[in-house]
Amino acid sequence: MSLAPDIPECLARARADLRMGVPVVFETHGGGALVLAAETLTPARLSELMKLPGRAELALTARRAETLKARPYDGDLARLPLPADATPQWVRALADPADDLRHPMKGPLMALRSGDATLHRLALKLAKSARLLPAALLLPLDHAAAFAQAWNLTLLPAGETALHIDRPSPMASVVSARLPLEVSEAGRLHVFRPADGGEEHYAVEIGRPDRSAPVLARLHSACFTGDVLGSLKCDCGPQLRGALGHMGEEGAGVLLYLNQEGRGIGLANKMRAYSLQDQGFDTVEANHRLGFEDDERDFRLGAELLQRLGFSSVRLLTNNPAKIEMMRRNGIEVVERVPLKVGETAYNRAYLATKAAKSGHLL
Ligand SMILES: Nc1nc2c(ncn2[C@@H]2O[C@H](COP(=O)(O)OP(=O)(O)OP(=O)(O)O)[C@@H](O)[C@H]2O)c(=O)[nH]1
Ligand SMILES: [Zn+2]
Repeated sequence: MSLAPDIPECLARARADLRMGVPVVFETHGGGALVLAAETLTPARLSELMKLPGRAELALTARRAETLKARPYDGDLARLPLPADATPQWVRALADPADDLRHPMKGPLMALRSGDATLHRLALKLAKSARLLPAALLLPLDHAAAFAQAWNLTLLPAGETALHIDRPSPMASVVSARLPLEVSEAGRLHVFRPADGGEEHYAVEIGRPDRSAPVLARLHSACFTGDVLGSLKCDCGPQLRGALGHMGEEGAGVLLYLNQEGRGIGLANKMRAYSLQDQGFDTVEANHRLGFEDDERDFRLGAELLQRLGFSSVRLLTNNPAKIEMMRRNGIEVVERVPLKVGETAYNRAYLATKAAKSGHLL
């Protein structure tokens, strides 16, 4: 076994690098590209980039491009040539919709038609998985490995990276301990840690559920604002407590607390979405303006954790049909959907209505 990091470990490094503003390098057979996240671009690094030979391109998702009226010729993304006089503010304004309404015209933006978008696609996935705005600068490189070595940058072989980036990392069960709760003294918390250094996820077990029968289960996605602060903008806090309360009453259940804040876009991006909602956009439109899909979560993770805990069949507490579908597709039988309608407020009424209208939530 080698002491060197494998691909998922290099990916974890690359995410950390991009979050700090450090570039990373993709290597292909014929060359590669230097990659910088738009969100963390500094004036110093942009000016270094512009001294290098070649023309950098800004990759944006088709969602973001649509708002900016740039043509996404590559289908799911658009590539914009970096102007010779580009500033960090120019890059930032294209990546971040915060000022779209105040400064609406950024164009006309001429997207590139010819050329290959494979590395751009990979860079956008990487930025998303680093919980950054999905926008990245790429500069083609002829000798990627030598360039990475000269600048001490993380080098990712593009082909293998593409195979790994969509795969959930294997989870290790780290620890499990008794945790008496208000809803039940027979509580237990299990902590799971992904091999790639990503977010840990938790399972709260109530009582001693029978592994051979369907278990009352909830897949809860982290919501710092709702779960911890009691935000009125969503129904997460009441749903969390309602689900645990239900399990306490039945004396058995399992709640997975998945650290997929903001439907998988991270807290900073969720707060950007909230800001856009204050400008009049709904929860789905706000995600799109930021360049994300409606929901960026990966529920395969929930199925895996249930299996790891020994469960194969659930009575699922949810209003979201996508969760049921995902469970079924990943080997967990859903014998019943148990509705979880709690916590409607004057503030979240429109949010819940949008989820029903646009995301297929059951009322
Ligand atoms: N991006 C974004 N995320 C939000 C917003 N409001 C709440 N969230 C997040 O949405 C997720 C809600 O997750 P869940 O409780 O699993 O809700 P759900 O998918 O609606 O499904 P059920 O509650 O099971 O019906 C949490 O991660 C919240 O942080 C929002 O306006 N924008
Ligand atoms: Zn919430």
